[in-house]
This record gives sequence, C-alpha cells and structure tokens, in this order.
Amino acid sequence: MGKCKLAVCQINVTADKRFNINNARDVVFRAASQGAQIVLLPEMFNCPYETSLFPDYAESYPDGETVQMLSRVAAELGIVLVGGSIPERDGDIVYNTCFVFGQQGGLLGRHRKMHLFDVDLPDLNVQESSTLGPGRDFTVVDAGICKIGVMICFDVRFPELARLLALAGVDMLLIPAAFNMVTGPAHWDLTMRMRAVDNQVYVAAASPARDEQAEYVTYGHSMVVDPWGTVVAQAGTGEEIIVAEVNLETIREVRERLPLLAQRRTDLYDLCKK
Ligand SMILES: NC(=O)CC(=O)C(=O)O
Repeated sequence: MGKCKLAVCQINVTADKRFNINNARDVVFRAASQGAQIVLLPEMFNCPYETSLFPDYAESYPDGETVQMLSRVAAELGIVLVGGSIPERDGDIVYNTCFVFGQQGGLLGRHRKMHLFDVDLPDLNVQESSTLGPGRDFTVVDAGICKIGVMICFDVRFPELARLLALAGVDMLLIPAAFNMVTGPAHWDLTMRMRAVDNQVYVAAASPARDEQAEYVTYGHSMVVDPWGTVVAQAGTGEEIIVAEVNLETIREVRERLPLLAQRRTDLYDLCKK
C-alpha cells in the first residue's frame, strides 16, 4: 500500500482572468516544490464566483487558455493536477467543470458539477442554473498511486454521490469548492468530515481565499480529512497551501476495524426502492 503527498491550494481569485491563471500556475509550482504529487485547486479559480459572469469567463476544451496552462504545468512538474473548476463552454451550454491532468499532461478526467447550487437562504440567493447546465457523469480518476473521486462543492451535500464513488473504489474525494459566509460556518467542516467518515476515504476540499469585498464572500478554510474523520490539515482564510500525507494503509486499517462498507444491509435497501 502506498503513500503520497497531496497539496490543497487556497488561492486569491480576482476579476482579472489572466492574473488568476498566472497566480494559480505560480501556486502550483510552489506546492510541487514542497513535494506534492497531487495538487488540488479551488472551484471557479479563474473567475469570480458570480453566476452572471460565468458565460463571459467560459472557455472550451482543449483550446482554452486555462486548460492549456493546467496541462502544461502538470507535465512540466510531473504531477497529477486536479484543476479546481472553471466555466466550460460546450456548444450552447456552460458547465462548472473540473479538469484533471496527469504527469504527462494528458487529460485523466473531467467532472461537470452535477448538483447545481440553487438556494434561497436568508442573506444568500444563488441560482447557478440561471447560467449553468448540470453534469451527468460520475468521475473516477486513476492517478496511478491511488484512485480519485471528483465532486464540485454542492455535490458534497449529496451523500449518495460520495457513496457511489467509494463503491467504485476511490481512495480520496477531491472537492474544488466555494462555500460562503452563510453556509460555511454552519456546514463546511461537518460535511467534509462526514463524507470522510461515511465512506472511510480521504477528503480534501479547496476553497478560493476569502475576499471581503467580493459580491460572494467565500469561507476559505480549505482542508484535508483522513478516513477516521480527523482534520489533518486546514487553511485559514487567506492565500495558503496546505500539504498532507495520504496513506492508503490508513484506509485499509480503518475499514478493517470498523467495517462499515461491508456491513451495509443492501438486502433491505433494495426493498426500499419501491
Ligand atoms: N457553492 C456551492 O456550490 C455550495 C455551497 O456553497 C454550499 O453547499 O453551501
């Protein structure tokens, strides 16, 4: 069973797309210089998190400048780069998409946010579906040393998705995310830790750094949680790289001692389908 180093990059996001792309590249270089073999970026790292802006910042695969940068940097550094998310245009539809590139710069996976963040809360109204389309596919990436399941932000609130990815054999759930000042203090740690405990996998979530002047103020506090639910690394609110060791032996040990996945009563759950 192997070990690897995972870096989670909490980065500043501005209205200047070029600045965001260059800044992300520089931060990924810094993360790799700390020994990271897998690097995770935040949700909407090249674009302010404002639904009305997504179509203007959107780009297509493979020609878009952001995806080109991600592919080049992954190859140059020989890392697996889980490229946060960006607005991706495909025909008439814009998706909230995470591109994952491998050590040679090839595309290993593409996750389009499945559950769009449409909520009306006190002090927070967001309707992602006003400018985005939902993804339809589960994303499991074979990163060589481990298997990665990708979810984007609101996806993490749907335990069914994390469970399906765990049953597909992923060792870690990597989550570009952008919780806010309403939901973050209440649910960020709780949700990330629960998905780790439920499924006995590592969970890592990357947020943009907090910008108090932004229209949508992100929570920050990017984190890595181990399969026992322990927070092994956590950022504050500013730009920061956190690095954690992922040990696949820890997954095996936790599952052996507390065999949750093996003790599921699927015979009964099947009866509940009607
Ligand atoms: N931004 C999101 O997609 C989700 C979020 O902020 C939350 O679930 O809270």
